[in-house]
Amino acid sequence: MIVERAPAKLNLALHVRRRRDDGYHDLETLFVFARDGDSVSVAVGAPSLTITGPFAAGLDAGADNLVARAELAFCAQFGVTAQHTITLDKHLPVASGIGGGSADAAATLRALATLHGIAHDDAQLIDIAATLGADVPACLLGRAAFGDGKGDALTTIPGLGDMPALLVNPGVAVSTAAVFARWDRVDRGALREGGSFGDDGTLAWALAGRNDLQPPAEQLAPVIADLLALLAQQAGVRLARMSGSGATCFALFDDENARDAAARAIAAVHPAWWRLETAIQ
Ligand SMILES: C[C@](O)(CO)[C@H](O)COP(=O)(O)OP(=O)(O)OC[C@H]1O[C@@H](n2ccc(N)nc2=O)[C@H](O)[C@@H]1O
Ligand SMILES: Nc1ncnc2c1ncn2[C@@H]1O[C@H](COP(=O)(O)OP(=O)(O)OP(=O)(O)O)[C@@H](O)[C@H]1O
Repeated sequence: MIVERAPAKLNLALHVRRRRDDGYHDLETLFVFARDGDSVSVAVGAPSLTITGPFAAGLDAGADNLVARAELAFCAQFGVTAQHTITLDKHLPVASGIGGGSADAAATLRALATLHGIAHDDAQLIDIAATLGADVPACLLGRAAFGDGKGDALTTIPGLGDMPALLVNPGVAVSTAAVFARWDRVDRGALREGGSFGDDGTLAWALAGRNDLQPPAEQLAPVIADLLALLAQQAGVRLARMSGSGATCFALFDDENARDAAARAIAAVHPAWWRLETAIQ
């Protein structure tokens, strides 16, 4: 059995530049990955998809699940006739801007590639990833990257070196398509400008950027603005921002004690909000 981690994805910054004729948007983003997330186990055997973990309820294990779609696409592409017994251990909230589904699809592709002797950087594997979702190639790569185009043209960048981070979701699911549809179509400028690949460059680059999906997401879920205000006022925060299309927001800290104190303070006011105390690689 092969076990692959499916870490949470964060967009440290996300600039939406234009709406394309195919309905997608050209964007520029800084992808980074947390230490924690879901995990996917795959073995050759009777075909099944079992979902366990705190967010298993409410997630369908049928053919629409991104894990099932990844398996189907992999077998078709590589002519694999074997069947697979798969378990998804779901720890990330669904439809929350941290790419849980995309991470699961990517982890499934990596596990199947290992099982069937295919390299993780095989060009066909990357092509399959792109057909499954704009975030899936970044999740397949699994390391800090600058993304442009639909978010699937990737250039690796230095990561944050296990920077302490707190992720908080206020319990509202927002649809990525609905958030993009509310974007005001104002191009507020490139993420490339001012970008630097030097020491501390990725964080400085992120600090100079924005998440253009934050205003439309806040229109759909006003609680996001409250969450961001709360995160930003915590001691020791270097950057507080929404990830992806929301509603999960993150705060980055220089030390774990400040992160843990912030987590306790937020839990005291909003015990029902989902929190993840983690580190960003
Ligand atoms: C918001 C981000 O998470 C940032 O990393 C991604 O751009 C979204 O990635 P994803 O969830 O893998 O997105 P997909 O499943 O490919 O697309 C979901 C929907 O989001 C919108 N979408 C997504 C990516 C993109 N560059 N432009 C878009 O307009 C489209 O309406 C699309 O139908
Ligand atoms: N394995 C899966 N995990 C989570 N969602 C899945 C999965 N398979 C299919 N989905 C569907 O995909 C949709 C997006 O889920 P996901 O958790 O990837 O969103 P997200 O975190 O907002 O992603 P992104 O940051 O890429 O926009 C959900 O509406 C969900 O029903």
